[in-house]
Amino acid sequence: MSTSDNSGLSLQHITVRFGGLLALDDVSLRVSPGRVVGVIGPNGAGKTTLFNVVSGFVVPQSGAITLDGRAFRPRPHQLNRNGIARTLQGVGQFNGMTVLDNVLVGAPKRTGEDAAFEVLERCGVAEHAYSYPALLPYAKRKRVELARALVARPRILMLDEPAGGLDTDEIAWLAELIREADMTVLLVEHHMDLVMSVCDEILVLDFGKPIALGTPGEIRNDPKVTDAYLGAAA
Ligand SMILES: Nc1ncnc2c1ncn2[C@@H]1O[C@H](COP(=O)(O)OP(=O)(O)OP(=O)(O)O)[C@@H](O)[C@H]1O
Repeated sequence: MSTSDNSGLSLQHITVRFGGLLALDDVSLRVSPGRVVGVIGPNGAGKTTLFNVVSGFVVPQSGAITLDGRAFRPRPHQLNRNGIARTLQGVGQFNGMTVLDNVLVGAPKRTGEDAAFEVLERCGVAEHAYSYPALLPYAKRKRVELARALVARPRILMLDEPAGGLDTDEIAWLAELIREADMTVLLVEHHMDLVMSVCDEILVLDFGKPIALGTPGEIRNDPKVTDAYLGAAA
């Protein structure tokens, strides 16, 4: 798809302060349709804050957000309606509900069980549909969390540290899912092999400041990034 138009999500000069702390300092990022965009950086760099801005949990002090060229004021309860779905760090399921019902919670109103099963199947957890999240191993619960986000067929999927706590095989599965999803993805992740293998473009934050934006190859070879982060993470 063309990237010269204004489709997709665009963050322009976003600044967020928590009291005296500058959590995001003039951050701009374009997430064009069909692209997988990663956000990396050391702990406390502002990655989750950036996600919270796009989700409407944090309102920036300055800057603008547009969705398909139109001004966008994110609100958490309207994300689905705007075609955006987000997974949480770790897993955030309702333990009193079955896996199937947990997935249906993330679905638009008229979504039937068939659609929920389809996405559970795709995530390899359909056999657990009538079980409860708390009874499943962590990796399976993370798959349920993904299914819950995917069932809404979002135009933009936001993944917050999806590889956290997963083993190599699970991460390889996740990489395959992201590559094959044919979806716009915004990914916050510390696992560099995953980031480098699935992202088209990567934004690097350090103390809230954007220090680099480029392809995985450009980021890997950027001395600023190595100094701030990759030297320690790789
Ligand atoms: N609600 C808040 N109130 C005050 N400070 C906050 C709040 N949320 C985040 N911060 C601070 O803002 C900075 C950025 O935090 P953020 O969680 O966005 O970083 P991060 O890059 O996601 O870190 P991590 O990799 O550890 O998840 C940190 O210094 C953090 O302590």
